[in-house]
Amino acid sequence: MQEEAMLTHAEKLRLLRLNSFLSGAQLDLLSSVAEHAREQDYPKNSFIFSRKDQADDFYILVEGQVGHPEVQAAEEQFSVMPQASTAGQLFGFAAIVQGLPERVISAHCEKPTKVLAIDGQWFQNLCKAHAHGGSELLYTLSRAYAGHEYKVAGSAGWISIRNAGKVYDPFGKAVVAVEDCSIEIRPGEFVAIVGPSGCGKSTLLNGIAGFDSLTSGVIYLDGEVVNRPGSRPKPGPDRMVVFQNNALFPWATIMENLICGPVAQNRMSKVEALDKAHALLAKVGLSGIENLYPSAVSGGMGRRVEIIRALLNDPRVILLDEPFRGVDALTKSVTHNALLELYDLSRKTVMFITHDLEEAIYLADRVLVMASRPGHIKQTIHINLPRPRSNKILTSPEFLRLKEEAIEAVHEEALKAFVSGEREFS
Ligand SMILES: Nc1ncnc2c1ncn2[C@@H]1O[C@H](COP(=O)(O)OP(=O)(O)OP(=O)(O)O)[C@@H](O)[C@H]1O
Repeated sequence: MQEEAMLTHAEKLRLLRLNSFLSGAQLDLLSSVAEHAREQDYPKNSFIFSRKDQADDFYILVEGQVGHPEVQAAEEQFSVMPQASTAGQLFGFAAIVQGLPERVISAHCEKPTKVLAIDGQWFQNLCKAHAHGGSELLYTLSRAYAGHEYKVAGSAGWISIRNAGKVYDPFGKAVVAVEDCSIEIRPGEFVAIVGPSGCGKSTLLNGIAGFDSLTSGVIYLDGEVVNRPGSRPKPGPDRMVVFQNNALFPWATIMENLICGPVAQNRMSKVEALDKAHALLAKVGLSGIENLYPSAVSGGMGRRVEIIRALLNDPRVILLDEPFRGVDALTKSVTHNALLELYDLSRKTVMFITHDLEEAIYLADRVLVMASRPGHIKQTIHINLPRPRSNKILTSPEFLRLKEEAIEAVHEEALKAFVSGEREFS
């Protein structure tokens, strides 16, 4: 996809001949963007000027008006921007900061938006080689390469947790479950959260789902506040939750379970819902169970049905709280692949809580390791394993390396949790 939008070598040479713009101020600006990205721990290859020895990609929003809090943040942060700059350019910068811009940009576009991808190292060299007008250079690039624009359609599901905190105080004994925890999950990203028992994983998930209120910080979904202290959190069908316990209605058949939500909410006709449900069941090898009751299907099947039910509601995000806990290893493996298939099909934003590190690495784009209570993100592990994924990668050297990294991070926290637990009980 990005390759399609990249410039060929000949085109780069032509551009080099065409342009002679760029100012030092603009370079500073871009460096600030990179610096911010580094501080925020965005994926390494999603912005330029982060590593001078590596050719990363640089993206520009060519056209399209976007409403995105990150644009506002960029405006505030980069008040040095020359007057000539446009919302589009600012968004381009914000996109670099955010990583995976084709998803980020698509989050808030009301209409299809054009994005240009440029080889970062080449652009950096070009910037170094010329002395004036960075913004003009961006314009020129955009105009010159209209043929290489890549269009993205609207989608959603950006979760932004900023300095979240939760203190439970049931009997006057304050339990600081989560403290100053910040996480950005991009639209369509699959993030797994791991950490020792009691570190606040479910507390965070409940905060996003709107089941429980925060005591500090704020959670946004696509720029809208869904949770902040002092106001009642807002649960909604835009955030579907799949728990570890079977949540299918026992009195309804599998098919009735699947279609009741979208049909009752008038988001689909019954025929349409039946069609979609049949197709998704077939996709994960479950054709034929439509008329059974939940008690007649296995735990693994039930989980797959629940995930399909969540998808049929067309949420912006899917939140899974240890959905496969207690499922045997063989069934788990089948269920993982079903989840991956459904994810590849829908590209919904997923937040997945688990204790199983292999599972986290196999499924996710990023694994966030939480520190022992009070919970916050201790470490981010970027999973650069290609998709679609299959069981083969479980024995690949990269997978084993990632597993080792994750084990080390979690083990240290588990040990801390154990020691502090001992203290609490002594
Ligand atoms: N309703 C509550 N009232 C009081 N304390 C709570 C409540 N819910 C959670 N806690 C405490 O907050 C801390 C974090 O709990 P949470 O369930 O979020 O952790 P977790 O990481 O999901 O744990 P696990 O992996 O064991 O499910 C724990 O110490 C827990 O005992």
